[in-house]
Amino acid sequence: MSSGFGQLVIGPAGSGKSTYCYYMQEHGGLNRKTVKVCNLDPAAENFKYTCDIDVRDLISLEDVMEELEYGPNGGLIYCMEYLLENMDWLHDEICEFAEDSYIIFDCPGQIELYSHMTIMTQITNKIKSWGYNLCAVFCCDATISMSHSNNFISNSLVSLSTMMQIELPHLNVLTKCDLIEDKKGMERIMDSDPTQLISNDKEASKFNKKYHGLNSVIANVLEDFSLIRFVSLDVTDEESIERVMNEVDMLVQYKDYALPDDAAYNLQDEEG
Ligand SMILES: Nc1nc2c(ncn2[C@@H]2O[C@H](COP(=O)(O)OP(=O)(O)OP(=O)(O)O)[C@@H](O)[C@H]2O)c(=O)[nH]1
Ligand SMILES: [Mg+2]
Repeated sequence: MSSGFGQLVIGPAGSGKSTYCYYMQEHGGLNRKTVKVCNLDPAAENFKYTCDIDVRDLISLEDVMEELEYGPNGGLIYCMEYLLENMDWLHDEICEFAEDSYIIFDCPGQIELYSHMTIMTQITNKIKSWGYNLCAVFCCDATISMSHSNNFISNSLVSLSTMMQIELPHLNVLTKCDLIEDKKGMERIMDSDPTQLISNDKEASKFNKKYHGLNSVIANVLEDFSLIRFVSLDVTDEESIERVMNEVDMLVQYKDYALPDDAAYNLQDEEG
């Protein structure tokens, strides 16, 4: 039996999940932290990171589509259900790692897996039961999210439904920030509250009164409950990668961030 820490990297198709895993693995290596990466995407074709566990060794989308004549989306659901039924395979693979290992799980981009289906929740619950402190890292493409306030709100909603479905400590990461030219503008959007964002967006208010009103009400809900926060990631900036890694480490209580355990508190109490 092994135990440790893990990030579940999720988000819409093409949002930069696999690229994120590569930079996190590389950055961990620079800090002498061994970061293992587990590919959980049965449809993956190629990635830059060193893949320590690959779900395609268990089942691949290509085989399912060929042998069972499924389409790409139904095939993916079949693969994830198959993984869920064969979690012993994943457990055996993970048990090869040392105690306290740090694993990043690169997940598929089909958003329905997180927003309303329970397969991923069941998979993560199983991994947690093996003694892994997990968190979810939700990747949002900054070039899309930051292009329009409506996109920002809709990404926030997808992230929120994922957060409620997956039931893990959650971090929203704005990926591809190296492609954003107006960094100040981006920070302004990130710092504004959602209601302000919508009411300041002249384009959005011109768009359609009814939908603008709906967006404003949704923005109010997001704001009232302080539900959503984004952290930017620019992979060309080592400090930016470090910041994201630190945020995640805090969420999973990675060694340096671990809270003193109850025993230590009790001892303190006894000593007065
Ligand atoms: N400039 C830049 N490009 C990026 C970054 N992250 C991802 N990309 C590009 O965006 C595309 C998609 O990136 P991936 O990392 O494959 O995205 P993904 O979320 O894993 O995609 P799926 O697994 O297909 O859902 C690729 O062409 C990447 O090179 C980034 O931080 N900066
Ligand atoms: Mg990928």
